[in-house]
Amino acid sequence: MLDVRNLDKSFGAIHVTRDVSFRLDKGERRVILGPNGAGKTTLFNLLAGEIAPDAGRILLDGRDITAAPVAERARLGLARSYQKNTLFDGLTVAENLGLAAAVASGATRSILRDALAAPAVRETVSEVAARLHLTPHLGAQVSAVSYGVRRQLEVGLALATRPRVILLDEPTSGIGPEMAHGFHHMLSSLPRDLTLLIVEHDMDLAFDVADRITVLNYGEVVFDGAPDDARNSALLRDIYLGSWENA
Ligand SMILES: Nc1ncnc2c1ncn2[C@@H]1O[C@H](COP(=O)(O)OP(=O)(O)OP(=O)(O)O)[C@@H](O)[C@H]1O
Repeated sequence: MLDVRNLDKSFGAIHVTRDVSFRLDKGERRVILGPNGAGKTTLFNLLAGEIAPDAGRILLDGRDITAAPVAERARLGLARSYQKNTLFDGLTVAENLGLAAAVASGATRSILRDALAAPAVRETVSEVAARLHLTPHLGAQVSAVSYGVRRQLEVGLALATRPRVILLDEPTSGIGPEMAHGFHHMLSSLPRDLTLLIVEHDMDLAFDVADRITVLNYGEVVFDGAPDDARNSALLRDIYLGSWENA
């Protein structure tokens, strides 16, 4: 489904992504772990098309998208959520979801009110809201909802574009470990044919949702395998656990 081959990226003298390769099968949930500065967000920026690699290739269903612009990747079914806030505070939860759905369906020239009233958009809004436990908040203005609901909505915006692969950049950052487990449970219950690539700081949280785990350190893949193998890896325990605990 998503085939990442030998990606390399430097910013000036800083070599941030070093020969990174992995494959995501359809429906796979893979977590990218790694300490601060390991290159996780840079990898996402490369995959989403926000920056170009110096070397390497990215294939989506066999099609080379290495040079494809962000919008084309989105059209091909690749969606992304951000660590930074991308919500419209002055609109309701439903309007935010509706906008994402409307833009993804090509309704850019309609006025907002018409686009949001389209039956397909309304259907997407209620389906995504139900999946992400946002239904009770649909009528609320985003500025009035809790931080946890905002994080759910960030994922909702990606889901409303009806993607096949979603890149989630630390979806649980800042919401506390207990809520984070619930959040991952919600992610696990998304349709099984949806492919998820999730950046996560916390190894315990990664075990909630991951079929496979990739660990980056100094821009390099130092582990790629099943969660149980990650849990039992002396390499990860000895070298990286300390830095995660302090993160
Ligand atoms: N545009 C840029 N110009 C220069 N250096 C950059 C740029 N983007 C990232 N870096 C550097 O690349 C390294 C990796 O950063 P990146 O944000 O990808 O790591 P990360 O694993 O996502 O970290 P965190 O967990 O703190 O979010 C850091 O040293 C960062 O300072």
